[in-house]
Amino acid sequence: MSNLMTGGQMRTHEQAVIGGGSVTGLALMQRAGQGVFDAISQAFPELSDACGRRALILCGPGNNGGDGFVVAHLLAAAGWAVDVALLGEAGHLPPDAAANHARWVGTGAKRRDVLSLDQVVPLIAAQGAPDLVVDAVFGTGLRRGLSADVVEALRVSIEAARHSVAVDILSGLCADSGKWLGQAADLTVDLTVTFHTAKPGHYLAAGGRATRRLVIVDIGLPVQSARIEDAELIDAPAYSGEVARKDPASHKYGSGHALVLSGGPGRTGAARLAARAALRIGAGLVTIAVPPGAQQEVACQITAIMLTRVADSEALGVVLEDKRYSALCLGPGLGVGERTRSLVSEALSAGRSVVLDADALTSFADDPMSLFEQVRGADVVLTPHGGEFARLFPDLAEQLRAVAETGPAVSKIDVVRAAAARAGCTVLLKGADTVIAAPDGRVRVHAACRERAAPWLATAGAGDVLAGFVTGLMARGLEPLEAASHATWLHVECARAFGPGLIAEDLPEALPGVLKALL
Ligand SMILES: NC(=O)C1=CN([C@@H]2O[C@H](COP(=O)(O)OP(=O)(O)OC[C@H]3O[C@@H](n4cnc5c(N)ncnc54)[C@H](O)[C@@H]3O)[C@@H](O)[C@H]2O)[C@@H](O)CC1
Ligand SMILES: Nc1ncnc2c1ncn2[C@@H]1O[C@H](COP(=O)(O)OP(=O)(O)O)[C@@H](O)[C@H]1O
Ligand SMILES: [K+]
Repeated sequence: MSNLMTGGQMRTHEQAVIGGGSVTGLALMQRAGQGVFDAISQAFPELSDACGRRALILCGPGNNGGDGFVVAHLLAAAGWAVDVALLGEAGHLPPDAAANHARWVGTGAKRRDVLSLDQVVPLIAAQGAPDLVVDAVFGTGLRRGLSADVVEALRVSIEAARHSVAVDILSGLCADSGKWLGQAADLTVDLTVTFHTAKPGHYLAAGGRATRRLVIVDIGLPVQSARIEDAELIDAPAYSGEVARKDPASHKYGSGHALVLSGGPGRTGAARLAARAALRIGAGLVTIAVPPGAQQEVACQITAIMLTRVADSEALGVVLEDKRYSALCLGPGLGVGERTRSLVSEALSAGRSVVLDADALTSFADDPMSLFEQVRGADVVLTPHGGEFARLFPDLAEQLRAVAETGPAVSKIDVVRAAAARAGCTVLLKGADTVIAAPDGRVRVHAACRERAAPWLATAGAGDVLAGFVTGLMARGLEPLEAASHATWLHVECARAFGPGLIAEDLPEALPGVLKALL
């Protein structure tokens, strides 16, 4: 896993390193610009012959613009014809950006013009499409939405150019949240080149869709070991290798016994999906607890999975006298209301690992605090989708949904971390960007975007399978944050392995192949 540093964390780190005297801001800017130039050469080998090539570099009023002047210089030195446009007054640039502006402009007979940003649209109309446009207007310093003329210059340039590159992050996106500040510009570039670490905004919200490729350039800043305030990205290529391995001497009870509670007749499919997922991910045994009226329906559709009758919370208490049940899953298809609330309370009082999903969450919409009082400090994972999250944490959901006028905007990381602290247990908020937070503040991000895109996962029942994966891993003894992280990665991996046409039933069946590939 790697850290995702916010704009503020990057600034603090950079200032500390510069303050320590080992490097100057100017040197970091040179390395950043060189990194962008090298990434362009690598990503677009068809541009290697600079003869007759035209680039347009859009520079902003801060250090992101400074990086742009370095890139302009390197492209021109390589033989490109380069136009540079600047937003704002050159005289107001911060020192390092001003130095690179001066180097670009040159002196005496070699003096070069710098256009203003409002000359960009007429330039493209007159000259035709450039081969390359570089967006160095705003990076991590963006504080408010772009004005309409800046959006227009970006849009026309990006849409016209054969190749488009953003320096650090596409201008207009908040680096911490991935939201557009102000009006959404909904632009996409071919390549984004960022520095030191990726930022949350490259993965969350609109940020996950705003670039087709992301390259992270090492600019020589020392790597910090993960601290509790850092969000970690689940990005290792073979992340769940440890889950794929089992102790050769293990007994089935050594891998735990998962109990999945089912809804009534006609509503048992969700529990069966979760149960099969728990078994496939390696729980030693899995039992479905069914209300008596659904016994026949479930019995005729299961084989390796076992069945026990559970009419009510009292019956659940009796079943849980068997201490070998190590993890419970409640919610998929369970029904909303008092029966579910009492089953949840019984499950939580039994002191096992518990996954609460779907109806088990919605059943507490009227009084979320009564749920939080019961889960606080226990090995519990809540797995809401956006709607369920809004029922339990309406204020946080509202903060996440609100249009962000100023930056840095509230991010999915911020709200899920706050939710986990409030609930006192691990919270996994689903979506193409999934954020998982532990109550102690640790946060993991998984984004099904770019090379890990899995749009086929947005299918009925996929969430039930995810709940089953988390349950199975907790039955095997993984702590909540680890179980939720591995389940999320494997869930997407299964969807990617199966590909188009995926339905929820296919996910557990794709898992053996995915696990085998990890060994
Ligand atoms: N932090 C680091 O370690 C490094 C940063 N570098 C570059 O520096 C960038 C950050 O530089 P800055 O902090 O100067 O920030 P930016 O260059 O992103 O922008 C800041 C400037 O834009 C203004 N501004 C913000 N939002 C605006 C809006 N909507 N309309 C008009 N003006 C607006 C601000 O008042 C400020 O003048 C990074 O994205 C990266 O490109 C690199 O040079 C290398 C190292
Ligand atoms: N665009 C997407 N890309 C990747 N995964 C997605 C996308 N949309 C949804 N998902 C995932 O699909 C699952 C859907 O779960 P959920 O909303 O609970 O549906 P259901 O209740 O039908 O099972 C979640 O794991 C979620 O993270
Ligand atoms: K940019």
